[in-house]
Amino acid sequence: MSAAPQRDVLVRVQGVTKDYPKVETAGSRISTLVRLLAGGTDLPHFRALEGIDLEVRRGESLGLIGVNGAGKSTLLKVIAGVVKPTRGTVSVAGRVSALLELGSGFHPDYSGRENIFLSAALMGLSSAETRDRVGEIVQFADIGEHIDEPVKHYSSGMVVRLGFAIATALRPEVLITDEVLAVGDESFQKKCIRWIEGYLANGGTLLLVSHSMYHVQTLCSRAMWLDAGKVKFAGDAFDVTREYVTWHEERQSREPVVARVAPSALVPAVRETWLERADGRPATTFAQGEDIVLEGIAYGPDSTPPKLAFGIGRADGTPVYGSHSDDAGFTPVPIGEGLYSFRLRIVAPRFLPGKYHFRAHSMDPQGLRLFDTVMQEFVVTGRTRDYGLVELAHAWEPGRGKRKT
Ligand SMILES: Nc1ncnc2c1ncn2[C@@H]1O[C@H](COP(=O)(O)OP(=O)(O)OP(=O)(O)O)[C@@H](O)[C@H]1O
Repeated sequence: MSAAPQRDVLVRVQGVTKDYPKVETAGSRISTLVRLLAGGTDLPHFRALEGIDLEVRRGESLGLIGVNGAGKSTLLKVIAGVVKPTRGTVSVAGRVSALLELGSGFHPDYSGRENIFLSAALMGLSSAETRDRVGEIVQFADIGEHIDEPVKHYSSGMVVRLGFAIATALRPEVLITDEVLAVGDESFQKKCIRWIEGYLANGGTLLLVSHSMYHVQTLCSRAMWLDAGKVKFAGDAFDVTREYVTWHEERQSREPVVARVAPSALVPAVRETWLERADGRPATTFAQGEDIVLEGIAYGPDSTPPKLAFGIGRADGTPVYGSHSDDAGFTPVPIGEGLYSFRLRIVAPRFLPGKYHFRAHSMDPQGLRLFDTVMQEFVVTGRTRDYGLVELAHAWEPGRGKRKT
């Protein structure tokens, strides 16, 4: 395979390592200072990134995934040039717009409108060019008269709206975004996703950090999974996200079933679940291939529907399958007093006969932290000589007797 021409690479990261000084207490701060003054170089440090290599070509979209603290934001900051790597090199070609930490790049005392001019000037736009685009930015941000109020009075959602609106109007060749989609409300999220889809269709290049596997799968062609500052797996977005989700499932299955948080008005919870057949009759025993329905009632504080997840495992704890309500685009339906109903139908599952459990979880908005777990056991009946967890559709064929050359 011949290498693509050099000019196509817009982002190149080679052997990047980032150490942050480890300064935890006032005492360690003083001893670090003393060592620095004595010319010491072996200061205690925390390695946030180690030996990262990556290339992003024009028109590609790369999702960075990993647990909290894995180094995703640090890598974006290194690429955006706001953090200097300890070792290694970074080169970025083309006009870059970076949406990093919430509100970074905004002057809190200036109004939204004034910040538009500031950001545009920093990006090298003339005032005439900026004046031409202000209307478009204000319209995209859609925050009404708040646009003329100081940014320090904005909600986090408004800050993201303004940041995204500015980033889009700067017509970047490389767009770098850190978790923007998790902050705005649902209609703004949809607007951002539509914009990013159009941007990518027109040859834009994207680097996206997200905890939503759904967003990474829909928006990114490639993904990189960072774990403790190192690349754990990189490649096709579907392959990497699938590995990551499986790893989560396995990790959870090794952990004891999450202790049920005492029902609290502050956190999302699963109040009740029950199993049924497709026609609504209650059941706990199902024939192999028969639909299994989990119905339930969940609670969400602050009039916000909870995010839900489910997992099915064999009685010995081996995970079979799990997914998030978010991934299916499902939002539980309000039934009053902070309660929401949901119904999950597993269509014609081919579990092998045996005992299983069905777990329903309420999650944080990023879909990573579990707040609550409710478990239901069920039995699948049937006769088979197959072994494993599920029956897979398969066919025996005669074969050709030799390899294809
Ligand atoms: N300025 C800093 N000084 C010291 N340590 C830092 C600094 N910034 C980040 N870190 C540490 O580096 C590690 C990586 O942080 P980073 O923010 O890149 O992770 P992340 O994968 O983006 O996490 P999250 O999903 O929580 O945003 C963390 O352990 C964090 O505490």
